[in-house]
Amino acid sequence: MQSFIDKFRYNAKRASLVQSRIKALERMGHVDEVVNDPDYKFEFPTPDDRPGPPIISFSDASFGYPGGPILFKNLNFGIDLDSRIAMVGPNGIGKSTILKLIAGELQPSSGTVFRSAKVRIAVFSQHHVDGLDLSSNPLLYMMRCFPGVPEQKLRAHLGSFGVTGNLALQPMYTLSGGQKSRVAFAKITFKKPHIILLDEPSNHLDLDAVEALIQGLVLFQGGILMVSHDEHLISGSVEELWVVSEGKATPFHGTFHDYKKMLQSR
Ligand SMILES: Nc1ncnc2c1ncn2[C@@H]1O[C@H](COP(=O)(O)OP(=O)(O)OP(=O)(O)O)[C@@H](O)[C@H]1O
Repeated sequence: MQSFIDKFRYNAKRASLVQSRIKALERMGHVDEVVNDPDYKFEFPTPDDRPGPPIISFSDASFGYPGGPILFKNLNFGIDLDSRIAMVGPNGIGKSTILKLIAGELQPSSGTVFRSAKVRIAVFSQHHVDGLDLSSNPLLYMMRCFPGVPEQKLRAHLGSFGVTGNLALQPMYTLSGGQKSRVAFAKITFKKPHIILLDEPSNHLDLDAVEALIQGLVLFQGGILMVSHDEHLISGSVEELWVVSEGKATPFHGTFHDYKKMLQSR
């Protein structure tokens, strides 16, 4: 990464790529530990292009499920390739729903959610892990998802998430929850997304795997918006906290620890 920065530092065309790598190197200073075990590897691919702003913007977007109450009223915010945000808030308040509005799985009841035509968004959630074909194996699964892509390329990409050798050929039903999560990560990132939306990504990961996920996210050169209750993951991988409550998503000026203390003091 440093050699890329040195090589292209004075190249105007690559200025934004150089800047994002400088930022990633700065973030790396905050990573506790470098995990070398291939079992604990999360290498998110770097997108080849960086679409210009606006990337994603909500303008007076309101939403309620059909027949249900209004969950959000007049949401206004933007997300770009430098965003590193975690959304926190009580269960059932609508955090996952915001991710679905961003991804385009849901449409606002009123107002607009703009998404750049050039942006690639990947979504990780438990739903994607549960949706894996258990009778298949990781390599076959990837071959079915991306027909025509050379097997070697798919194997290499699975390898970026530690799914190597025999593991890539093992029936999916024999994989642990953490291993299945890594197959799901490989699937959603194959197209080199600019923005990754993560809904409780550390659910089935042990501590070392969470550490490796943090490292992967820190080095990722795109935007991140996650929903999580995992203090370690949040404090290691994002730079902004948004609190979702009372129909709004509001930036919180403090750490996750401060947020928890605030809740306790109420
Ligand atoms: N498909 C749906 N149809 C109707 N209501 C839904 C649907 N999905 C979610 N809800 C309701 O919308 C509200 C917000 O759900 P959402 O899953 O977005 O909350 P959340 O903050 O992500 O919660 P959690 O932290 O428990 O995952 C909840 O009351 C939920 O029951």
